[in-house]
Amino acid sequence: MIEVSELTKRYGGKTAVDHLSFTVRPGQVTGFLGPNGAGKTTTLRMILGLDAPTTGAATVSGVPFRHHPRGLRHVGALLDAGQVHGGRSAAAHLAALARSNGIPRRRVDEVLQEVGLAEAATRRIGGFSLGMKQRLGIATALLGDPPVLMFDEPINGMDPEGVLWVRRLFRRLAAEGRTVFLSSHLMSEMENTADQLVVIGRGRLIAAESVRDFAARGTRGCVVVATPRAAELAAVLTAAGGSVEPEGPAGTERLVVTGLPADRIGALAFENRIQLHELTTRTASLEAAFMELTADSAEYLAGQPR
Ligand SMILES: Nc1ncnc2c1ncn2[C@@H]1O[C@H](COP(=O)(O)OP(=O)(O)OP(=O)(O)O)[C@@H](O)[C@H]1O
Repeated sequence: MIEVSELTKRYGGKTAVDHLSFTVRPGQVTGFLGPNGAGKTTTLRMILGLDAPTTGAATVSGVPFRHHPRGLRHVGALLDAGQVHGGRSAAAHLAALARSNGIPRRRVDEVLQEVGLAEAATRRIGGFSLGMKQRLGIATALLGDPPVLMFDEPINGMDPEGVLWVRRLFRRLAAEGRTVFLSSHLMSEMENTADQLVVIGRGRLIAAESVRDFAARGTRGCVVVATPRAAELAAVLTAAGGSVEPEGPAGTERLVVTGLPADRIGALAFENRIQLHELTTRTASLEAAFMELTADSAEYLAGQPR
């Protein structure tokens, strides 16, 4: 469990994180979302005790991170995959960390295997691609077998196969009962990965809720219906209180209906003996909800500083 309470960070006159409070629970993947410059990295650094908050506090499993002895066994984190000593091999890098954190050496081989770097174990990290560095960063986070894991933009630089792999890994880690907290500025990355979301903009909390509840706040969903008797159905649905818009060029038979659920539309069509070729509910897109809710909080919009 990660608990953040009234966390604030100011850099001179700039407030990077502004009275932020949220809880990240175990057994779930929680996405930490916000546009560029929203304050995600600053928040993660304060949770990890790498930056001191101006005011407020963060705890991991009830204790400030810096009070955890042998940190890697309590929290595994990937902040900046590029920040590793390029001259060392992956195995040597992990072995040094294992030693200083009192972690058995066998974990090095286990985590290299886990992240798909076993073949590259003795190669210099300096020659790794960004995707390989991300995998090494994930291996580092997993080294101490910790109950709490935090990853800053873990999908950056990964190829599609890597993205699928990492999604499955996060889901498995959560299913094992761990707390998994991932940051991203792309909603599309979270849609298929996270159960819960913490959304921030300009350092402030915008939402902390399930992915489903978050999506429901955005543009309303609608129902798409196709029929050879579009004009008649449109009249029936309008009379029942729905709003109907034809979709596509004139003369096509698809209608986009808002204000009536699919089962009611199906029943009305049946009662009026109107044949349907399609009846599909389109849920509000998560991306649309994210754009709507963070539109005012993006630090830079279309190149103009705000
Ligand atoms: N050391 C620092 N000194 C001054 N300002 C800083 C410092 N670190 C961060 N900031 C500012 O604080 C704000 C939040 O930055 P942060 O990196 O936490 O955002 P982010 O949400 O992680 O963004 P991104 O998605 O671009 O990584 C930004 O305006 C940034 O310029």
